Amino acid sequence: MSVMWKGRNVVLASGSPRRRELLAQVGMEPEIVPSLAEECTEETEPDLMVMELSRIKAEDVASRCPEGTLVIGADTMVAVDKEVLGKPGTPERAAEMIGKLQGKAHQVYTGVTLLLVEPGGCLHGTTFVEKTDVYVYPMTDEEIRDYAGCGEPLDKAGAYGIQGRFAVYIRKIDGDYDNVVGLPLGRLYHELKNLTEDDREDD
Ligand SMILES: Cc1cn([C@H]2C[C@H](O)[C@@H](COP(=O)(O)OP(=O)(O)OP(=O)(O)O)O2)c(=O)[nH]c1=O
Repeated sequence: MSVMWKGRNVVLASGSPRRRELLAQVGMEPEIVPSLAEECTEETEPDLMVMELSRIKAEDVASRCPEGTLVIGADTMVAVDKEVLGKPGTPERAAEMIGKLQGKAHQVYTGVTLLLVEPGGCLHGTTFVEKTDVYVYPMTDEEIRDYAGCGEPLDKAGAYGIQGRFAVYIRKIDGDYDNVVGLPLGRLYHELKNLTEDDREDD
């Protein structure tokens, strides 16, 4: 398994076990260095919010990495009816969020920042966002209460895990499944290729 990408040491600036598992699925086992930066943004649009937050995480970790490192930062949020949902933190808040998502479509946005640490600590990179539409079946109050209390929602944006027990409430999705879980693998691979090709041209 590779911790390298084209000769660069790869660092995942995320404590999310889902992101680590997604990268492992495609043969990448980066070093894990979660960001310690405060996750706050003045952006109000979900696509801009997740891009900025991914950049904050990646820059914080890159500032502590040696030259030659490739840092990956990401942030995922859910948007429904013009409201942006992060992690619920409590079962009560989880029930409230799931109540807003059931019976309709919402959007999941994941922002990703890739940073190459260059000589002198200069950073060279790119930030992008991927959106997936997710359609949820109508749920009864009892189903909402049971799911909200099962422990799964607490550390997940929008209070659900498509890869977990919530799968039974998913009607369909339009877009990348991995993007909902926290990292759009196809887009990530192609952006990585572009970035490191640019890099070679610069040399
Ligand atoms: C919608 C959805 C989100 N999620 C997860 C992905 C992310 O881990 C989490 C959103 O929180 P994030 O703040 O994006 O990430 P994190 O706090 O888990 O990790 P870090 O800040 O260190 O990078 O929600 C799922 O696992 N499944 C889902 O279906």
